[in-house]
Amino acid sequence: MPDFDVVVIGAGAAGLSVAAISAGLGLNVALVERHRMGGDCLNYGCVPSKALLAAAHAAAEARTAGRFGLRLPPPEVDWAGVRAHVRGAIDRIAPNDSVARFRGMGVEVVEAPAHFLSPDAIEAGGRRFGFRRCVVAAGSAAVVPELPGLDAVPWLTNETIFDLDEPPAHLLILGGGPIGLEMAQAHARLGCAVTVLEGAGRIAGREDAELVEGLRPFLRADGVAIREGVRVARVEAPEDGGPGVVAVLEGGGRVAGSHLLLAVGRAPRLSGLDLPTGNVAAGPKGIATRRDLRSTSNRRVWAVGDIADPEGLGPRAFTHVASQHAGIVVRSMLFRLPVRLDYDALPRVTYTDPELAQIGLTEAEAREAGHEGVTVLRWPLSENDRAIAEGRPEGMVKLVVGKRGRLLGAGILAPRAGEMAGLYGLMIGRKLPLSALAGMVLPYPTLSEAGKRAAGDYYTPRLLSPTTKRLIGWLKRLP
Ligand SMILES: Cc1cc2nc3c(=O)[nH]c(=O)nc-3n(C[C@H](O)[C@H](O)[C@H](O)COP(=O)(O)OP(=O)(O)OC[C@H]3O[C@@H](n4cnc5c(N)ncnc54)[C@H](O)[C@@H]3O)c2cc1C
Ligand SMILES: NC(=O)c1ccc[n+]([C@@H]2O[C@H](COP(=O)([O-])OP(=O)(O)OC[C@H]3O[C@@H](n4cnc5c(N)ncnc54)[C@H](O)[C@@H]3O)[C@@H](O)[C@H]2O)c1
Repeated sequence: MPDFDVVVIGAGAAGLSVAAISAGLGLNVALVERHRMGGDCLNYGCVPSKALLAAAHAAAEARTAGRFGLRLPPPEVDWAGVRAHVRGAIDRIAPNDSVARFRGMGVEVVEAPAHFLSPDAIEAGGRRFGFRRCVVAAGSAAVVPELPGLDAVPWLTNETIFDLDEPPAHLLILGGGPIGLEMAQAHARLGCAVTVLEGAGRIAGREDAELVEGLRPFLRADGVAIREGVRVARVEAPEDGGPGVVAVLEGGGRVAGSHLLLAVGRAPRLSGLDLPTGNVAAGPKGIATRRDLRSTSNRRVWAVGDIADPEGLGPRAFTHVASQHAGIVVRSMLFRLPVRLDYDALPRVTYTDPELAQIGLTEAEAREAGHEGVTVLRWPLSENDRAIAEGRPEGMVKLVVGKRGRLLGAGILAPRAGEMAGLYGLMIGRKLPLSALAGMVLPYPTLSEAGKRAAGDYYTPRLLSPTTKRLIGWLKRLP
C-alpha cells in the first residue's frame, strides 16, 4: 500500500492549494518544500514586488500633488523604511502558508528537497514516500542567459533584488517584460536611475501595442530610460575598476550601471527532481501534461503552476493560474471528472501606474487566431468623468469583439486596471453577450463606466439605423 494518497512537491501557490484542498477532503497528504513555504509569490515575487510598487507609487503621488494645488516637499526615501514595509507585507501573509498551519490541517510537511525514486515513490529528507498520486509544483526560476562576461560581474534576479541594503544608484534591467517594467518603475519612483534594455522591438511584447504606446510615456516621465531592440553582446566590469556593471551592446555602445537585474523570462525548476526515474516526461518549457494537467507519461503524476506545460497551451507563470490549476487537479485527480484547462478568460496585469490589464485575447491575438468579423471598441479615459476629476485622463478600455457581439478580449490601461479585470473574465468565461455590459447599471462616476461606454458603441449604429427609425416612426403613430 502507498504511504500517502497524495504527495505534493513544492509549497508555492500551486502546491499549497492542492495540499490544502486534498487534506480538507480527508486524504493522507505529504507536502515537501526544500526552501521557503509560500514559494516565489510570497517571498520573491508578487508580494514583495507589489509592496515595493506601493511605496514607489506613494512617492510619485507626493511628487505630483502640485497638480491638485497642494504644495508638498519632495519625498525623502528612507530605504530601510521601504524595506521594512516590504518585509512587513511578507511577514503578515506568511502565516497563511506556514508549516504550522499546514500541519494543523493534518498535512505531513517535510522540509527537504524531493526527487523521484521510482514511478510511484519519491525521496525527501532521507525518507521514502510511496504515493498513490503525486503533484509536482516545483515552480520556475529566473532564466540566466548565456551572456559573455556574466560570470565575472555581480547580477541580481527576483530572488535577490528585494534584499539590497542600499538603493541601486543606477539599475540596469535586462528584459522589458512584466518583471522588468514593474521593477523599473518601482526603483525609478524611489529615486534610482533605471535603464531597461529590451532585446525585442518593443517592451511588453505580449501586450496590446496600442496600450503599451500609452504606458511608455508614463515610464519615461518617471525617469526610466527605455532602450528597445538592443542586443547586449557582453557584460563587463567598469574600466576604472570601480563597482558596477557595463553592458556592451552589439554594434558598439556601452551602458554603465551600478547593478544589473536579469528579467528575461522564467525556466521550470526541473533539475534535481530525477523526472526520468519517475517516468515523468518533460521538455524545456516544463512537465508535459494533458489538458487535465496529468502527466503524459505517468498516470500517477500531475503537474501544476509554473512548472506545468499543458499540451496546446504552454506554461503560464501567474499565481491565479496556480490556483486555477489546483482546482482542475482536484476535479481530475480526486473526483475523476473530465476537465479541460483553457485560458480563454485568463486575466493578466502588469502593476505599473497606470496598470496594464489584459483579459482574454488582444486584438492581434484575435486576428491571428482567425476569428471572423473582429470589431475593436475603444473608450478613452479622456472621456471618463472620474478619470478627469482625478486628473488622470490618460489610458483607455479596448474591447475585442467577435461574431454576434461575443467578447473575445479586453485590454485596460488605467489606474488600478486590475480591479476591473474580474468583470471581463466573468463575461468571457460565461460567454455573456456584450449587451450585458452595455445594459449594466454602474455607479457614477467610476472608471469602469469606460468599458460600458465602449460596449454601448457596438449597438449605437444599430440603434440609429434606418430600420430602427422606421420602427420608431411606426410606433409613435400607435394610440
Ligand atoms: C518578481 C515577480 C513578480 C510576480 N508578480 C506576480 C503577480 O503580481 N501576479 C501573479 O499572478 N504572478 C506573479 N508572479 C508569478 C508568480 O509568482 C508565480 O506564477 C507563482 O509563484 C508560481 O507558483 P508555483 O507554486 O508554481 O511555483 P513557486 O512559487 O516557485 O513554488 C515552487 C516551490 O517548489 C519548491 N521546490 C522546487 N523544487 C523542489 C524540490 N525538488 N523539492 C522540494 N521543493 C521544491 C521551491 O522551493 C518553491 O518554494 C511574479 C513572479 C515574479 C518572479
Ligand atoms: N504582474 C504579474 O502578473 C507578473 C509580474 C512579474 C512576473 N510575472 C510572471 O513572470 C513571468 C516572467 O516575467 P519576465 O518579465 O521575466 O519574463 P517575460 O518572458 O515575460 O519577459 C522577458 C522580456 O525579456 C526580453 N528578453 C529576453 N532575452 C533578452 C535579452 N537577452 N536581452 C534583452 N531582453 C531580453 C524579452 O523580449 C521579453 O520582453 C511573466 O511572463 C509572468 O507570467 C507576472
